[in-house]
Amino acid sequence: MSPSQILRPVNLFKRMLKMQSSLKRMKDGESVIDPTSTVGGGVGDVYGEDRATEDHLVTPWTVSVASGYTLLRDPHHNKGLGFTERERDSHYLRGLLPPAVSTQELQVKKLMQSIRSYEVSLHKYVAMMELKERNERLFYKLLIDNVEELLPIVYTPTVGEACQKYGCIFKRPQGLFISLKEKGKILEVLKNWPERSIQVIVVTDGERILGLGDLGCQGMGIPVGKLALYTALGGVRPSACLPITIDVGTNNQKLLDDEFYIGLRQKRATGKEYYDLLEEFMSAVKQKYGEKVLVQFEDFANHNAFELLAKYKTTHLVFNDDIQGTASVVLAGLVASLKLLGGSLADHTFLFFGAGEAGTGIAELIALEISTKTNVPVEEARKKIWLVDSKGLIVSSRKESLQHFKKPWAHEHEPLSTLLDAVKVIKPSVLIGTSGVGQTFTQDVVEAMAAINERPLIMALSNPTSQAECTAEQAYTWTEGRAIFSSGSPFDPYEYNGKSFIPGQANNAYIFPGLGFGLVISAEALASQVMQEHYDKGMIYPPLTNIRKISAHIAANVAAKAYELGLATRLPRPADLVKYAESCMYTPNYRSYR
Ligand SMILES: O=C([O-])CC(=O)C(=O)O
Ligand SMILES: [Mg+2]
Repeated sequence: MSPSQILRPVNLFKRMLKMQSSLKRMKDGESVIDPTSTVGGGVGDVYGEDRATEDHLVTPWTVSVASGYTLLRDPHHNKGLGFTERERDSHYLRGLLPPAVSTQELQVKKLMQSIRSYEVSLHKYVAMMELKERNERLFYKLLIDNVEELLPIVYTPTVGEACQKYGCIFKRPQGLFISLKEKGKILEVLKNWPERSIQVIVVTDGERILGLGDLGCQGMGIPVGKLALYTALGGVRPSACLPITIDVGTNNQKLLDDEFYIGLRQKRATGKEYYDLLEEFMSAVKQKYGEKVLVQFEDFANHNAFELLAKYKTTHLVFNDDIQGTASVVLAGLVASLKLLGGSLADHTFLFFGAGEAGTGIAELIALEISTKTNVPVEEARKKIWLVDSKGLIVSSRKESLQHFKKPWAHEHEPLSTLLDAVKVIKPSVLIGTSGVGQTFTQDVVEAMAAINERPLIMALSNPTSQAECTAEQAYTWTEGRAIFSSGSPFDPYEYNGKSFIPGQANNAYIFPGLGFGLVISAEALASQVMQEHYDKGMIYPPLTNIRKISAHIAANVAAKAYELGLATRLPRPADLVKYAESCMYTPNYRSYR
């Protein structure tokens, strides 16, 4: 390559100015030929891309004010046929679009028709992601207006399948990939992201994606999906959201052997190497975005999740969705279900199948709530809560060999090796599945719950649907319609003996979009949104159709607590926090361009 073909920064800048003025002149109808060009390109090839051979460097120019073709290709601003006649004139769009002008509502109608025509959920997912990359506001409008129908597509269960096949469906990066290759350069990598004012980061290392296990770098679907809900359900601006996947390798041999795998082809780094990379990441994030940026940890494996939360909770604004968000949504469901069951939380006995992040997180929050409400020490409150893991009931004789987060649940009891035995002996009124293993609430187990309780409360929380501990149909039929059932992933309403039951979706999506901090407070806010008409259908969660209102309420409750504690920085305090929260929410309606 000749020296003249290497562009230095100063030359780059001069060329950029020249290009901008050329483009302006082109738009004004002049032909532009640049005789001093070093990489070639004339009227038809301004950037020299056509004339450059493959080993030439080309500069991917863009102009600062998007118009014309560039505007149509910019998902933040593109409106497709929604551009008005006036906008088409003033933004050089004439001829680039067919003559029809559509309202956003008509575009929504057309796209919903097209999405409904796909029979395979993954095809709907791909269509939704393509829309997100083509016309962001239309994507969010579709999602907000059709939340019950589209949540199972952009979120659980379909997002799980999308992660499993991410290598094949991956087209454009939708978030930042930070791998061991970027060690020592993470701050620079953050600078590559086009947006500057980031408010929320959702980060995974892909080791425990839903109940599907280690999906390595392909876990990226999860931060992307979660942040889409931050915007659609919580009203956070899309440009303030940053999905990140940290790639330290994978122990999933199938992926390592897959020629299309998109991540690092090595076993997972652990110990110091892992924690050093995470430390560099956490420091870089704070340095780049300030201390108010919220970092949501998502789908880390148990052995790292608890440690990362404990390590960073004093230095960063961090939240672990699987420990804290899930705990909050389940506590909300339990508080709401007391209306159907009677009594208080302290009157119930809880049995968990699965003692990881979700199981121990929920258990601890229930114990805290009982302790707060009844003034008993939390150690005492824990005694009403029992956990079963893969080795059986967690009891004191196993204490030495237990991971630290399980130890508080090792009560005095004889060992029991199966869930069925535990149900029969402990006689719980509430059975909660957080095992990540599908079909583990067998007919025996559910029937045993129905034999002990008039209205057994059964929560099959593992995601996606394939990993649910039992289905809605099984829960209702095996208990002769007496179960109060909810699940992490959605199930359709089920009709039993002429009565229609609507399973609640006990998913942290109710919590994290509206959250700042303060789990107990947000849980109470959610339970208070369940109305009599919902209870009549066996629901212990409000319908998702109201989710933006719910998020505003949760945000307002959490903000109220922040003001009470003197932690809020936006002063003076708005008089009506719910109204204020609603006024801050992103709405996807088109804006008019001058
Ligand atoms: O993503 C979801 O649906 C809920 C969740 O956090 C998990 O299962 O890890
Ligand atoms: Mg999760």
